[in-house]
Amino acid sequence: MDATIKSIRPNKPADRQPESRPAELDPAEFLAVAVRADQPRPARAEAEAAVKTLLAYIGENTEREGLLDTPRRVVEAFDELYQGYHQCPAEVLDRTFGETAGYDDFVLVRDIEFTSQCEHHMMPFYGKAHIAYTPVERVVGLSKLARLTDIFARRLQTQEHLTAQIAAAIDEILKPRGVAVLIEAEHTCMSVRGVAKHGASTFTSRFTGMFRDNPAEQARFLSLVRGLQR
Ligand SMILES: Nc1nc2c(ncn2[C@@H]2O[C@H](COP(=O)(O)OP(=O)(O)OP(=O)(O)O)[C@@H](O)[C@H]2O)c(=O)[nH]1
Ligand SMILES: [Zn+2]
Repeated sequence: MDATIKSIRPNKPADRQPESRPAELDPAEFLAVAVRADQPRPARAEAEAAVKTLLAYIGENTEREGLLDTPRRVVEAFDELYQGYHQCPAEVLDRTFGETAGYDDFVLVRDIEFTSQCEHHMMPFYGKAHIAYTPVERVVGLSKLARLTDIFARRLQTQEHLTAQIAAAIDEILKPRGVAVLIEAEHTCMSVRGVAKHGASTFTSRFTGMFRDNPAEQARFLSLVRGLQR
């Protein structure tokens, strides 16, 4: 091999770290409600007082008329944005249908819009999830894949974790021949603060079963997601 080319390679194969595998997910995380049972939940009034503290921290007059109801509104907004902690992924995928006339290809639901909150900054990241699975005998209602996405999205997340949890839940509960999840998102912690790069997209994917083992199936999934859109 040409010495110049060799020298600009970042790592010779032998120097690379072993291929990193995602840490095993705890089934308690992707199958159940996620409210911490071992941690007392502060009262609503305490949460509102904390919002008032933040308002004072940014330099606001917390007693001015426009802000009087803000702590209540913020806590209500939190209830909405983080409702996924109280929802159970296993229940959503519980109901399946057996009359599929021998359907044996994958089912793909594309362009599932979601908004989640990044666990580092508690700022929104939003985008689309594309989910495919290959059923064994029984199929799940299509809307349930979107509901599952929302349950995990309405918790504090990283995009990687969100992707892995959706795939793991479908895998564990439906036991399909394979699952493919691709998520594309924009992170406001990266667009409106910090490095301030508007329009940068992040893509994450997770493949299990036949999608992981068969590159042709993976490619077909990706071409359906990419090829037919936009
Ligand atoms: N891998 C990953 N990183 C994320 C996600 N959401 C936000 N981040 C990143 O988390 C990192 C946190 O980095 P820190 O250096 O601890 O925090 P920071 O000083 O606020 O970083 P900057 O955003 O670079 O200003 C940032 O690089 C974010 O872009 C995500 O879903 N996945
Ligand atoms: Zn962030």
